[in-house]
Amino acid sequence: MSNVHSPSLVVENVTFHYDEDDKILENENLAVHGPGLVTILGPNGSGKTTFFKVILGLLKPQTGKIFLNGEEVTGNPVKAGRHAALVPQLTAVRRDLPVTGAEIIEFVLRSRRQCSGKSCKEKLRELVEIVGAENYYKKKLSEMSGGQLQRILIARALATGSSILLLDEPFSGIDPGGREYIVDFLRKTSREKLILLTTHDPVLTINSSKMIVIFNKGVKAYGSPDQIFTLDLLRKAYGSSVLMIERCLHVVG
Ligand SMILES: Nc1ncnc2c1ncn2[C@@H]1O[C@H](COP(=O)(O)OP(=O)(O)OP(=O)(O)O)[C@@H](O)[C@H]1O
Repeated sequence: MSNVHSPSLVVENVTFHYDEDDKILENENLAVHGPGLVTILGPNGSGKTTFFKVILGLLKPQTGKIFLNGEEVTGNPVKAGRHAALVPQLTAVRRDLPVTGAEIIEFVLRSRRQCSGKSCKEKLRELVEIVGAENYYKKKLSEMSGGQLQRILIARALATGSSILLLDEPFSGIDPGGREYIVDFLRKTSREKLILLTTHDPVLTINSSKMIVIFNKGVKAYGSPDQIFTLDLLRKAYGSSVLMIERCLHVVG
């Protein structure tokens, strides 16, 4: 059952494929207990988004089980949604819907019973302040920049009250100021929640992460940043064209 004090994710012997000849996950195991930040690194098309969808019950694995906060949620998005919320990649978001940031955040607050009556406006304002969206949260999504929309999507995920957040490439298309803001938000929020994020830019979160996962059609390695940030392990995910300079990852050629 949900336990806000001790969020946890357990992936047990999970196999998933869209096409039987191309396994995205093969007998994967991963366990993360307690709050903190987990950075998932992996090249394009390596299955990171698919992994998130399996964790969120949106895709049912062919074998294995997913537990969120101790409850089995395999292939069940309703159960998984009680524990975890997704901040999707900006490219996966429909921006043509005629809704405002305020409306989508308040809708989630009410439907998840995180507020009632007038307290919803206060709660909405609180979340908007947390993500620094005071100046534009009443605009339509279609009128927002990518960075503004990203913050609204983070507030929407927070509105669920979930103790586990999954952020899919939150830095993609965001300017340096916006990235710095998100890093700071992650650092603070990961004191209470378990946050998993995918990125191609590990340098932004490496110092704040309790775990780094090297991912390429499965979990290739995981551990603390010091254990993981070795050339050999990074080459397992990115191939031999990886260069590492002062803990920055470069893929050449
Ligand atoms: N609905 C689908 N049906 C069939 N194949 C899919 C589907 N979604 C993704 N794939 C394939 O699964 C593989 C992994 O895709 P996925 O989007 O999970 O990778 P990713 O690591 O998140 O990529 P990126 O870093 O580019 O976002 C890719 O080869 C992709 O083409």
